[in-house]
Amino acid sequence: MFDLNQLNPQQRQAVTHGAGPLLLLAGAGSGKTRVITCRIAHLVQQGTSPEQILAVTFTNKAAREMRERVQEMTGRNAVKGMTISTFHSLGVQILKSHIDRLGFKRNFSIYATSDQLRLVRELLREAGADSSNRDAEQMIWRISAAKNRLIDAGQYQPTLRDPLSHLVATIYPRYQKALKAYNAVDFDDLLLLTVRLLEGQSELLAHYQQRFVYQMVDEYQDTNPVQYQLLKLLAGGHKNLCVVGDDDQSIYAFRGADISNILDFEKDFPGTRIIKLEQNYRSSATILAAANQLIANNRQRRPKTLWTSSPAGYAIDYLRCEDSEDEARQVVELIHAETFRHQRKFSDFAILYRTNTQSRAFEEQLRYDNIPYVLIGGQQFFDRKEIRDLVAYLRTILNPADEVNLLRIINYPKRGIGENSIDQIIRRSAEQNAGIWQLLQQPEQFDGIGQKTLTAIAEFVALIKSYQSTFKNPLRLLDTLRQLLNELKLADEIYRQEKDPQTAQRRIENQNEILNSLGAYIERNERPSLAGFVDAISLLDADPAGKDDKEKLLSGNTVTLMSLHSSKGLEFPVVFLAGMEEGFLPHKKSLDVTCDIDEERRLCYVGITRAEQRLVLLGARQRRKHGKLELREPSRFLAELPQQLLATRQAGVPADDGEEQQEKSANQFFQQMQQLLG
Ligand SMILES: Nc1ncnc2c1ncn2[C@@H]1O[C@H](COP(=O)(O)OP(=O)(O)OP(=O)(O)O)[C@@H](O)[C@H]1O
Ligand SMILES: [Mg+2]
Repeated sequence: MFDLNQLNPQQRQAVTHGAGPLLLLAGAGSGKTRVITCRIAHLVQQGTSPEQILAVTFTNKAAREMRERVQEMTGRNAVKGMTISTFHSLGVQILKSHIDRLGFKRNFSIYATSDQLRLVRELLREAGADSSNRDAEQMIWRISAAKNRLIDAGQYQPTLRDPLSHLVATIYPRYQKALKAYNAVDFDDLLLLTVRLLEGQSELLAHYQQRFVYQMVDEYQDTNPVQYQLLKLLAGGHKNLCVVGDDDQSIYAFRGADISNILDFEKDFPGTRIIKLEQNYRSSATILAAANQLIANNRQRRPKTLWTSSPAGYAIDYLRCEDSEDEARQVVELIHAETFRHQRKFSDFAILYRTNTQSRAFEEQLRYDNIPYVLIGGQQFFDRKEIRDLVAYLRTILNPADEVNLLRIINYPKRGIGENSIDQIIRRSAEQNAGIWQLLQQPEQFDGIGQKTLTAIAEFVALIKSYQSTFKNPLRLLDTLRQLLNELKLADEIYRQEKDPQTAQRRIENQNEILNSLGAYIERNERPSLAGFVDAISLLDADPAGKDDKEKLLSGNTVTLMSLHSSKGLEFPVVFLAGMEEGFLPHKKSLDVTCDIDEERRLCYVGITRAEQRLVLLGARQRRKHGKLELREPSRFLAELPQQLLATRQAGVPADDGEEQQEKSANQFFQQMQQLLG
């Protein structure tokens, strides 16, 4: 049950704020997310119907956690009716019902990065440009940046100063045209098309404005222009929009998020009520003091100081390690010591780093020591080739106009449709301006394709069609997928291609794992469908914290490894912040531009403020790069922390004095506790 007395006076004001725009600006750990969940519970308690509530969060994981918190207060039935989702899944929800008004079919595919890459490389080739993966990635990045700033293909303007922009101006429209022909959209379209749809259809917009009577947005500082436009549209009528954020934690400028959105809010929503929260409930006084002092070095910020009533707690450790392996060893040793001495669970620990490649040494050491861990981000389950192949089948079954996926599987596993035949079909498709799937229905019209191939094509078409109908039965989704796996005999193909039998075995197990994933999806959803499942998979990709099979793992007792970007909004009793070196944090990309250093500092601030009781900073003296050892400098941010709170030691040197310091802090801690308790 929900009780207003669990909140401090400012939080209570925000929770009970009635109609009209509300901006909650507050530092890390001050209860912003808690205000949102309590506000939802309060609204329901006051009689608001759950269907009228919309809450938008940054990651799937955050959305799931929010749902759980709300459920604890309101019960399961109320939560079911609410829309608590990410921007992207809100986009999917709206587009799934109305995208036909934009000339797409409702069974559209959502393209993940790898699908985009295939398509853009093809377009670059056609345009006679370089079509390496790197060039294609750059192109995708530029198109994405344009979409995040609400620039459609037709509006894109190349500039003289920017040579690449001319190629973007050529490729972007062709890319959109191809997507439309394939009845596919990319992640950014999920937002941009939703905005265009609502802008163009006033009665539809009115419908959503009236439906979502109360709207809430977490991590508001990281919304980019297209997301902001969506918010402005949805809240346009009643303006019951409550956004919460922290300018000190804005870490997505590189994706077009801009702190000015905080200033714009007051302009776009006149009469906004602003509430500040200043008490931090998450971290020890020591950790909070370090965070405050660090972030004070940023020039452009709204000045604020967080305070806490928590005791000082432990000193912050800074371990100067020898190299990556040593750094990983130190972390694992400390995990052992902490679990032993303080009865901590593995899930109390998080290892944070700036770049995903830093995870390797930690993974190896954790595996070596048999410590269960979960890696968030990086190459994950649904990124693996064998999974992508299988998902390509599901996508083709749902939407055979999706030629990127159709071509991926037309001869996988090998069924005798050779490259020459495929080339001919593609050529014909361009000449006749007809879709490939359409042409495949009458393969006789191709001259020069042998009888055997024609039979293979006919069989392929029949296979897809038969699963199109069997997958329609929602009660037999699992059976149908199992049958598809058996019929395709992908295992045989993997054994043929993969020399190492162990790797082959693992890849086959991965494919079978997708059955479990479908099973879990069916359990979670009231009206499961193949399309819903494939959309859910696709959305994991759009998620900075989410490309993975971690969902079920996260609830277990495992150490969490993740990038600083993914750690937003989370909290852990013990945090290891690795790679406190120039080049990592601040990242080398930011070293020439001063304004980017501020963003790196905000990242560091995000990392520090994840810690509740104990923070351990680590850095290496040297690291291997392309096989050569490189000397490393400690991060400048270390010097910006209050030195009296830092317990520095060289790793490899016995940990005695460090331990002593900790004990001393611990003693202080208890003394203060006793004082507090009178
Ligand atoms: N009034 C309160 N009394 C006790 N605990 C609180 C109170 N408000 C928040 N907390 C606790 O403080 C912690 C941080 O809260 P929350 O995650 O909502 O902060 P936040 O402002 O969203 O942080 P971040 O900026 O990192 O997202 C949580 O564990 C939360 O339960
Ligand atoms: Mg939060």
